[in-house]
Amino acid sequence: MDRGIQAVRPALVHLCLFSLLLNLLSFATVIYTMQVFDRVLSTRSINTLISLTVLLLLACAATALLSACRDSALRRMGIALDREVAGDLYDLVYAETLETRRLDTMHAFRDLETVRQFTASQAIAPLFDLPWIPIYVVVAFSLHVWLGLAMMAAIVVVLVLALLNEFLNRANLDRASQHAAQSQRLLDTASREAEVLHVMAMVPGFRVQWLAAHGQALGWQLAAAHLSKAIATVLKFWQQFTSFGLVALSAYLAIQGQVSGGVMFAVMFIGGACIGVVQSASSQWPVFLRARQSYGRLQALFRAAESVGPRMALPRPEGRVDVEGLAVTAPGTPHFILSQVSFSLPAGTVTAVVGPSGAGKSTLVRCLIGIWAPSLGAVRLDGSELQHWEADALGQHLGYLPQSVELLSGTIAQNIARFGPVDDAAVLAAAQLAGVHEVIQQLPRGYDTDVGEGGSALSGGQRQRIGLARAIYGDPALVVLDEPNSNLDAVGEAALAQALEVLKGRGTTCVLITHKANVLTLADYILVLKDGTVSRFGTRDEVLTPQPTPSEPKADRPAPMLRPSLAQTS
Ligand SMILES: Nc1ncnc2c1ncn2[C@@H]1O[C@H](COP(=O)(O)OP(=O)(O)OP(=O)(O)O)[C@@H](O)[C@H]1O
Repeated sequence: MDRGIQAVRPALVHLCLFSLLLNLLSFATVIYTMQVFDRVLSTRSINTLISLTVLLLLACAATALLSACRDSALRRMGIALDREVAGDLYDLVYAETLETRRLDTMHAFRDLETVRQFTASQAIAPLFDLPWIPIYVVVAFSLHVWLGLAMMAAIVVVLVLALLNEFLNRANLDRASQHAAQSQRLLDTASREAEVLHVMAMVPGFRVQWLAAHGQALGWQLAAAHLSKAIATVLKFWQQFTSFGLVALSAYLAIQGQVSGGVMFAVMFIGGACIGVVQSASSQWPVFLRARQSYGRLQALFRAAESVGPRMALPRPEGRVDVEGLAVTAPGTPHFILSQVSFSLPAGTVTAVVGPSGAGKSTLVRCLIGIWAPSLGAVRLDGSELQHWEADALGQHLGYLPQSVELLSGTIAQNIARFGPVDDAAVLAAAQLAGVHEVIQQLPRGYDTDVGEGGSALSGGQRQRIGLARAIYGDPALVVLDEPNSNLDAVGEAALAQALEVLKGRGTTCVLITHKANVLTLADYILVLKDGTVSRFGTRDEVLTPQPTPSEPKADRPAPMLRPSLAQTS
């Protein structure tokens, strides 16, 4: 973020300079009017009038030029800031989404948008004019003390009205944005689940919900707009009244012989300019506060990331996995999904994770590949905790096939190559190993077929098999498959079994979740999860051997890879 500020610093300096010159030039009209009234009319000098008018014309031209330059500096400032921080912010938001398991981390981009719009908009300009208000007041005081006091009173009234607007409207605007966000969420869901809504006649009910949220948002927006407009009308009246009130006061003072006649015109300009600055600055104040809040949040995000610091590069792992006293909580709750999970998997083995629905199998595999960080305990790959790895470096050594396979918009080759540089030979090898090469060749454009949004142009089975090819692309050390055969036919299942054999032969560690008994024949180890803890763990034969009933004597033989904490749970 500091880099972003550094990038816009030259533009900020230009902005200050332009504001200084523009405000100085605004006095040209005042001086011109006073000179014409007090000097030209009394001396009747046409030459002086022409000279003064030419000077004023030059001042007006300079004002127009400087305004255009200031607008251009503003636009460049917003873009420069965005360019400097957008890439880093993308990485940060992505990491935060994984860490906090929240999907609403996109607020960081809304914050960047708010800051960019603020810096690039006209909203920032009046803030640079604010330091000139005391100068206007001093000029008014120098003309006459009563004029100075009247000017100050006018400023106070404008500030009170602006604060009133902000105070009374804050609740309205908050409610409007809450309902607008809800209405947007409903729209997103409706477009994502259009088929389900249509088939099961859920559209009318959903429509009612959306209309209610949309209507509430509009209602609160309207209330806020009415109030703002009412206060703006009062402000407009007050601005006009101030200009003419100051003229009336200076005319009275001129009649009393306390000021010259030209002061009437001068004070009209100064009053108008001063109230104009106060009014536009105060109307932009909430925008400024929002931008400042957004900037603060962004800065906190960047600072937190800096405190993590760079991580050491670790060598390519062999694939040994150690899970030690692992416990994981559900997002935003103190409820543990997994607790006291401990086991070790030697490199180059296949482990099947089984257990009833909701036992925590998917949660466990998410921890195994570092998507979710442990709340307690540790998950180690070749002895190093996953959190000690640089995320991108670790990703090269991991393969993951999630339960619901989401392919990304792009070609099949790009998806298999994980959107990195497409290595044709490696893509082909991964596809052949996953047994999907023939399937891909049947598609209209082969490996160059566009998979559509989320892979929608492919069947569930095709997506799953391409997802498997993506998981094993680049020869990772650890491959984690969450129900890899849930959408597969007999041919697909045979291909999966063959792929697992080959991976095992290569020394790749494989962990797969399954509900199908036939897959267990491929496994070296079986881990049974129940209610978030390890119910059983051991070699396939050990786990598949029926446990002795309580009346039978207990086998006095711990599983070879069992850890002490696991021995208590199994
Ligand atoms: N993001 C989440 N927020 C809150 N609770 C969650 C979240 N993800 C999972 N859980 C809870 O954790 C528990 C285990 O879920 P998990 O998906 O790991 O089970 P599973 O064994 O893989 O089930 P299945 O076989 O049905 O896929 C469930 O009770 C689930 O409600």
